[in-house]
Amino acid sequence: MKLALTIAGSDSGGGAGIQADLKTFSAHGVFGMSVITSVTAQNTMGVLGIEDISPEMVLLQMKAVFEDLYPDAVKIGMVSNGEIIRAITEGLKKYEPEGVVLDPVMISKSGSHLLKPEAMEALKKELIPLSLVVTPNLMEAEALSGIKIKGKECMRDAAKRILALGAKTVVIKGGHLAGDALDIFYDGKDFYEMASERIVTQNTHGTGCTFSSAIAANLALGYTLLESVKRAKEYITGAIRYSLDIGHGVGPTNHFWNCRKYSSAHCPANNVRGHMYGFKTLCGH
Ligand SMILES: Nc1ncnc2c1ncn2[C@@H]1O[C@H](COP(=O)(O)OP(=O)(O)OP(=O)(O)O)[C@@H](O)[C@H]1O
Ligand SMILES: Cc1ncc(COP(=O)(O)O)c(N)n1
Repeated sequence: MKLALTIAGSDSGGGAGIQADLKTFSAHGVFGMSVITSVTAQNTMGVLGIEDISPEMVLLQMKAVFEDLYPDAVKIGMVSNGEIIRAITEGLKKYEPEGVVLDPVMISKSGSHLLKPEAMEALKKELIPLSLVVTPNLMEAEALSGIKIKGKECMRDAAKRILALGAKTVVIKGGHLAGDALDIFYDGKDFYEMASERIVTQNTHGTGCTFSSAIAANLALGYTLLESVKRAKEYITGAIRYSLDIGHGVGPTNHFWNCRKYSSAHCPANNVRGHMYGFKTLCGH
């Protein structure tokens, strides 16, 4: 069994954060574990409140996981403040996991600050250099690189600047650009473009969380980094294509969409209630 760890915030609505990450790990047949950095009271409409976990408790959760169930890959999402970032950094330096995927979450789709602006420097200086791959969206890439991104060339320029911060590789997600959903992977030598057609839906809550945890799941399964990123792109595209129209706001990604390929155990056909909820999957159930 392969193991993956998410270090992130909890989303009570289940669409993003820890909940999206654990669902993604399960859909890949990977055993998921969590270190919770912050509890958010959240749903498809927005964030009602945020309560940060103490840095000591964050580090203790890491100790509990690493000293027993050592993960094959780690995804980091919402880190909230500088003290939590320093606790995570201490844990990463102590336990030295290999495949660290950093999703530099800053602001939720609904507009809440999930990273305190004063913690930006700690994210840049401490977490980025410890990551195998950093996966900013356009706004996050602008904040990290200091340049305005208007198109593909700017994405490449931003990727170079983010590498200069100490990142080993970077994927800039173009989900917020017009046209195809184009992501650019840069490893310091070559650029790889990954494009999919833009899916017209308002239900994109948790897309970034799902994408980064899918990269971590594939790394845990033993795929190379580039292969993991390509497979994660395929996974997120399906999870958006069949995203769920639930709640009253921005609905979440769907982790059942490709059940036969990733894990037949999670196919809704194995669960009568799946039909009642109307999950759509590519395997036709
Ligand atoms: N409408 C869409 N159609 C197809 N792919 C999309 C769409 N929106 C986003 N994506 C893809 O989803 C992945 C996540 O990108 P996105 O830019 O939405 O991340 P994000 O803003 O960090 O997400 P989040 O807001 O959940 O943190 C990328 O691979 C992106 O290309
Ligand atoms: C706990 C947590 N982590 C990450 C996100 C980002 O997701 P989105 O941008 O889709 O709101 C979120 N809303 N909540």
